Amino acid sequence: MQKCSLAVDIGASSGRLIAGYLQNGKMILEEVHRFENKLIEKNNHFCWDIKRLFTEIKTGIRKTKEQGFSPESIGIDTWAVDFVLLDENDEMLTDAVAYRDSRTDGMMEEVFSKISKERLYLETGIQFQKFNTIYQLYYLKKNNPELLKEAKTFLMIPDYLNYLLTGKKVNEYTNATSTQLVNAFTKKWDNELMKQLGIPTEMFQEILPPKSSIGTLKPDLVDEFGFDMEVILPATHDTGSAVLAVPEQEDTIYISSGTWSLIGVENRFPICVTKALDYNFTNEGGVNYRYRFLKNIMGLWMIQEVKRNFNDQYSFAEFAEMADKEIDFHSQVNVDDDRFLKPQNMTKEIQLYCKETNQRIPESPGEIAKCVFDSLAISYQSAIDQIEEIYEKDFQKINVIGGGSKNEMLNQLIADTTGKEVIAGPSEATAIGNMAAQLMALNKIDDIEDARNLIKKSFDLKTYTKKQKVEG
Ligand SMILES: Nc1ncnc2c1ncn2[C@@H]1O[C@H](COP(=O)(O)OP(=O)(O)O)[C@@H](O)[C@H]1O
Ligand SMILES: C[C@H](O)[C@H](O)[C@@H](O)C(=O)COP(=O)(O)O
Ligand SMILES: [Mg+2]
Repeated sequence: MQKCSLAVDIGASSGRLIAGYLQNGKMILEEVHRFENKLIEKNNHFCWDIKRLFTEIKTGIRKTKEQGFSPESIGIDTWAVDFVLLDENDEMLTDAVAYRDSRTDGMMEEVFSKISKERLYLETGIQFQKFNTIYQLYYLKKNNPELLKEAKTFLMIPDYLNYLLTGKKVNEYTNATSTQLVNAFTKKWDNELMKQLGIPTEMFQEILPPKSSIGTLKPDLVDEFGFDMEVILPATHDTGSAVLAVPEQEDTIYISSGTWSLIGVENRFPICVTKALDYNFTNEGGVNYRYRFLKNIMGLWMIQEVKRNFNDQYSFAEFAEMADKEIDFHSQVNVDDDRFLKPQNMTKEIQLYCKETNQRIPESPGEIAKCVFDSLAISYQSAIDQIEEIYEKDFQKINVIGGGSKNEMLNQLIADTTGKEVIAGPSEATAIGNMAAQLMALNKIDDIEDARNLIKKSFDLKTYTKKQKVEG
């Protein structure tokens, strides 16, 4: 039996359970189980089917043994900001409502009437996304105060999945920072902030950093699987794990390219200056208390929705190929307009935007995809300009990680648009970073730089440079 660790990475569009181990100075990953993740409608809200996700995790764990692995540890990472509340009997009081639900519309503005945007940013350093946990909780406080009074435990999505595995209730640091309720300097829950908004402070749990072990499986799960393993906290915010795995650091801006595009740089300190606030950058927590100075860009969510609009008759690779042929189509949209966060029909919303802005309306799948990819590249360029203005430095390289790194057309487009060298991969950076944190916790990897050197040796990366225009 091959000893291994298990990385569970659940993004907004897909989840995967990957077995990983070190062999001949390399990290070896083997995908054991992959499953779809998507929003469901429940009680008039968009939610995550968290019970199904836990069932998929258990299926993956069972398949691990069947495939000849002997797991020593498991770590779970997912998307940020979303949570569940448990009552005094540790039963779910709330559904796992998704950040794309419209319940937080207008909440951010109401919070600003109590706490200035500037103070919120200076204390937390977190970007203003209307779906941040702070605004989700403010919605509950305003519309269902009795439920908040009943809540005894606040667990973010990975925290809750860890609770189902171990019975332990903790909040992990990197994901906790995405709530906009953690002080960027103390790295603790900002109780003063919560009290000012009428959010009960007692339900929040101890914040533990990545690489912490929270024990082993509950006895009933050991009986079910036939083995036990240690449950270790990676950076449970998936982007935190992805950034840990960025192999290229020198003079490099990363783009964690999945459902979202998260574009930024790793720091040793938070940057909460006015310009960072104005440009809406965030300082999410990283491994070893580093900071992820980045911003959210709407990302490949847009092509995921377009793919759905075309009844999944085209693959992502086919959309990229079709887009690459539309060399004379140049209409663009502002991908970061809230209208693209959860439109009824993404394709129609893109067409309406082009009509409203007197641009050629994309009709074919290729034109729609070209419009999405061109518009994403423009948004990346804008974010890079802002990063370089704040850092007062020109970055030479862009490392695209995540599933989006498999979009060769987009990788080339980013190189052509920015003029910078684009390094693409690893596509499973999040799972790799999750694995790296576990291996560090198990003292199999010394530290972050060792992890990144190991990752660089272990996974194929592809480089793109700006295409020289053919004269004539
Ligand atoms: N072969 C491919 N060609 C082009 N794009 C791809 C390919 N495979 C995956 N993608 C892109 O990667 C995205 C999924 O990336 P991933 O990191 O798995 O997302 P998440 O973690 O948010 O679920 C898809 O939406 C798609 O746009
Ligand atoms: C809502 C958050 O901004 C979102 O979770 C983002 O931080 C993120 O991590 C998205 O990861 P995907 O893998 O779903 O793109
Ligand atoms: Mg992901």
